[in-house]
Amino acid sequence: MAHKVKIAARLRPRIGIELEDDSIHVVNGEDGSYVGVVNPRDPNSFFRFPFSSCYDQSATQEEIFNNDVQPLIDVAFHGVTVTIFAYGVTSSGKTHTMQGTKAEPGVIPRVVEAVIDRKATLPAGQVSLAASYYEIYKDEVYDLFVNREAAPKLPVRENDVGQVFVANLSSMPIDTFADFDALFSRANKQRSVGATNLNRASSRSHAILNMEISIKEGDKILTGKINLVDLAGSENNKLTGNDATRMAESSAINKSLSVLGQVVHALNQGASRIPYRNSKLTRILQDALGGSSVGLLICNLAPGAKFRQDTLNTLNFAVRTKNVENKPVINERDNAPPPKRHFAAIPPTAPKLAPASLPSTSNAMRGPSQQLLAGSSRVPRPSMAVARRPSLALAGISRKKGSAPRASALLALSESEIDERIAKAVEAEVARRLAAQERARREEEEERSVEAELSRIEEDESASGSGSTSMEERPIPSGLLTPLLKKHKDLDDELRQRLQDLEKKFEHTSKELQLVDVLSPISRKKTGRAYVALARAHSEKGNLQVALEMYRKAETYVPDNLKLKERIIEIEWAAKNGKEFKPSPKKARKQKSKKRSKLAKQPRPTDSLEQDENQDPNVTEGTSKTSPGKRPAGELGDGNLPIQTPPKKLKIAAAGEDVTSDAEDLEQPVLGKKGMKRLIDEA
Ligand SMILES: Nc1ncnc2c1ncn2[C@@H]1O[C@H](COP(=O)(O)OP(=O)(O)OP(=O)(O)O)[C@@H](O)[C@H]1O
Repeated sequence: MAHKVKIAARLRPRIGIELEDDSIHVVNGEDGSYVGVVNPRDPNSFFRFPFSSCYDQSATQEEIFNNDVQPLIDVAFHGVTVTIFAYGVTSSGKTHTMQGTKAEPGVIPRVVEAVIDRKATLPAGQVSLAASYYEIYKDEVYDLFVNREAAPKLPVRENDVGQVFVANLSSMPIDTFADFDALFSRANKQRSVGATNLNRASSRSHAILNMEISIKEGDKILTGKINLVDLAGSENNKLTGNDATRMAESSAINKSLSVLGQVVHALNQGASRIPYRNSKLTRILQDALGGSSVGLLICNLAPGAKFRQDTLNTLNFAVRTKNVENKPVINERDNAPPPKRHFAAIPPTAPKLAPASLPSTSNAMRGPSQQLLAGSSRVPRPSMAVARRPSLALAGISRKKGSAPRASALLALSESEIDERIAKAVEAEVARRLAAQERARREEEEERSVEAELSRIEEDESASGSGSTSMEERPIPSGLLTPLLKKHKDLDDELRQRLQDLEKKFEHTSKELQLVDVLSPISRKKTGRAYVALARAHSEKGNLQVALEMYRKAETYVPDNLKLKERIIEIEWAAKNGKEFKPSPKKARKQKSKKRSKLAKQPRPTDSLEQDENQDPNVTEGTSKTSPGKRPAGELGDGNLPIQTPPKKLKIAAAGEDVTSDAEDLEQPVLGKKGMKRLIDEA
């Protein structure tokens, strides 16, 4: 039976000089619990996000553990994998929730202690515990139990039964809490942590502690696992004030979290291909999202208007994750030693095991977690040594049909012919690898230039200020919300409706999703920009529904653009409430760096719009870096996404003229012929 990922939301208290304000609040009432977020466009209304567990600023570590975590320990003792992960923007309290402090221990130490206590209640020798701890830093996996200087990058592999694991990871037997505490404290000193404006000890990596519980039951061994994941925070480089090193980390963090969002999105749509492989984080968490484990997502939220947009993003992610269904299985293997094999015996092929249905839950399931796991499947597994052995295919020893010379053919060749063939094959392989390396290098370069471009644009936007920022800083008078809470009880239904509408829209975009997977980062951004341009033209004409659709399509291509998400929420709200939507005025681009102003002063062949439009779109990346200074102020760009090549018709649209055929002109310079045709079809 399917098991949905459970969501808990936790709002941290104000820290340091943070202002008192109610922009984000938690309500635990008779009608249920929810997180309220004041609407950036209308301070008199707010969005309501209902979850079964919502913790306000006064919630204790103990409360969270007792309500949401403790029941999962039972589940793990029945041989099921449990994954608990803390998600949220940087400085929202993920590490506090997962690790805590000596005075207020968090989920990790409490889980370990509870597991050790539980083991003590069972017959000696029946249960053994082992822990491993690793981090994913800039998309590489490192063992945190190994001295950092000596720690190699660890590969992520998949075993014969499709389970993903980190190869060569150390696994430490745990007998007492003191054992664990010493190991864990030492390991945490190795974790990549750095200071940002928002958090003096910001985690720059995703950290995963895995507790493995092996339970002997007659001639079977059950293996329960508890994965405790402290994700690095999604980051807004405007707020974190990151330097070059931090930016590189931040880009890796944001990328992996973005893939996490894409995975959840694809799962919600029932997509045939889920992009787990696009980052190590999602590959490792594959089992927790749409896999065979039981999941709990703790959404950490930071208070105040400053974090409102991040909070909306976190909560939207949580709402989508709420619908992700897992199919928990019991990991079981035979305890009996495998029969001794004669050295000459042909090794048996490891069987591919599909989850088998439980013969009867009452028989297979014992203990208080019976209800929780009703319908779980039991996976009989061969002995661990076999199950963990990477398949030949995964070890890269697989042979494509017809690619290897047959033995009989080889026998007919002379030694020198064989040597020649081998030399040719080696040459071809070396050439293939060099080409692959070159491709990867070019892609990396492309990505870097796009990242640089985006952060430059973000800087420009923050320098010119935005309407919503000033609104964000306005504190909500205390007591204002109480009557509003009553007035807007129906917002829950509204929200659900909104999300349903959203999901419907997403169904339409599944084609885009597939396309997104194959497009290069630059093409994705260009397509996103094209949709934003269309959306803006429609919103200026008052066609809010069409504009909304275009903005949503843009979001498929640039899922990380915060301004775009904000714009979608604003238009949805305006459309729903029959209000007029006024897009924020387009901003003049400011000269930021000396380098750019110097470049802007350099003579150019022409400053005319025609010139820009006629440029080859594939060359505009480079050109665009120098062109903002020459761009007519207030005419181009949306404030959400950068428009690199000024589309002529968009300029006309801004002047209030007919824009019905904008799509064609807009795409011509940005997308090329094929892309243009596809976009016209879609539009
Ligand atoms: N519930 C809480 N009670 C008291 N202090 C808290 C709470 N949650 C967080 N804090 C404090 O807020 C600050 C930021 O928290 P924390 O480091 O846990 O954030 P984070 O989400 O892990 O950030 P990052 O992603 O940058 O690592 C810390 O000083 C922490 O002690």
